[in-house]
Amino acid sequence: MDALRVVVSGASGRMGTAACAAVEASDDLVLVGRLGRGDDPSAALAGADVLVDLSVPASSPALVAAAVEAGVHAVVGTTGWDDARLATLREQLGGAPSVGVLVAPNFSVGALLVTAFAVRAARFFESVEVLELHHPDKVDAPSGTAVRTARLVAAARAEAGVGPAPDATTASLPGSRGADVDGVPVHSVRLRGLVASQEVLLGAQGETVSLRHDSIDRSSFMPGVLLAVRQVGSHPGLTVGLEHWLDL
Ligand SMILES: NC(=O)C1=CN([C@@H]2O[C@H](COP(=O)(O)OP(=O)(O)OC[C@H]3O[C@@H](n4cnc5c(N)ncnc54)[C@H](OP(=O)(O)O)[C@@H]3O)[C@@H](O)[C@H]2O)C=CC1
Ligand SMILES: O=C(O)C1=N[C@H](C(=O)O)C[C@H](O)C1
Repeated sequence: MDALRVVVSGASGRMGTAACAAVEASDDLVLVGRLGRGDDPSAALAGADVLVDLSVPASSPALVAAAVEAGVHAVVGTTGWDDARLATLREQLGGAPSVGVLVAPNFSVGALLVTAFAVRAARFFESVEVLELHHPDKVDAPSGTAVRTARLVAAARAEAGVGPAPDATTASLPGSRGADVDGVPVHSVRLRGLVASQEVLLGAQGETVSLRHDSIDRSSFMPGVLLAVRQVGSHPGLTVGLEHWLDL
């Protein structure tokens, strides 16, 4: 089988640098392009099978749209894909039925497992809050992973008929109770020295559970990136979340 030809956008960034190295170290993949800010993606996409987008929320939708237009599959790690952006992409993919796009807020198997554990636990606890902790160069808050975790947990609670979490707060400083994501408070910490961490706190009468994951190095994301690159062509349409392709 021919090697899959891969273009990376955000190639000089923290994740992009690691992804380019991971692709170059793989015998079945070949890196055919590195895109950065201001680059026209069309020439690179013309010779590619898969785009790996690890850029910034502002540029990601246009890059992915260009890939779909060119018939190139896309693996999107860039965060900030809200429902409106996903709906536009889904509509575009309707006109490109053979193209696959994965939007994956997190490529680390450990992070995906913590989200899955939290969803499983959600219905048993009256309280739940999400804490995400990242390096201070991150531009978006809350993290894409925390938003997705909170949404999935909220959906599991709703399905099980769990009501709103108890909270007697009537006086507070703005932001002190975190961002409200579908009723789940999400708190963001930005601290030099960190890479990416998430903790889901669940509470019921007389007990609490803390589910925590720490990425201490960006190598934690690379097996997921490579798996996604190899599989995305077999999954036409839009997939949100790498967990769908793992037997978690
Ligand atoms: N899914 C996952 O598992 C993970 C996702 N992420 C996400 O990946 C993204 C990148 O993170 P990170 O590497 O830390 O960020 P960086 O800021 O290190 O890298 C972003 C890169 O994107 C480049 N860029 C900006 N605009 C464009 C454009 N129009 N076309 C192509 N490249 C562009 C930047 O260039 P310049 O330097 O010139 O501005 C920079 O090199 C974020 O959204 C982050 O949340 C991060 C880790 C894991
Ligand atoms: O910017 C980061 O670093 C990360 N971004 C992703 C997110 O927003 O969830 C994934 C991971 O948390 C690292």
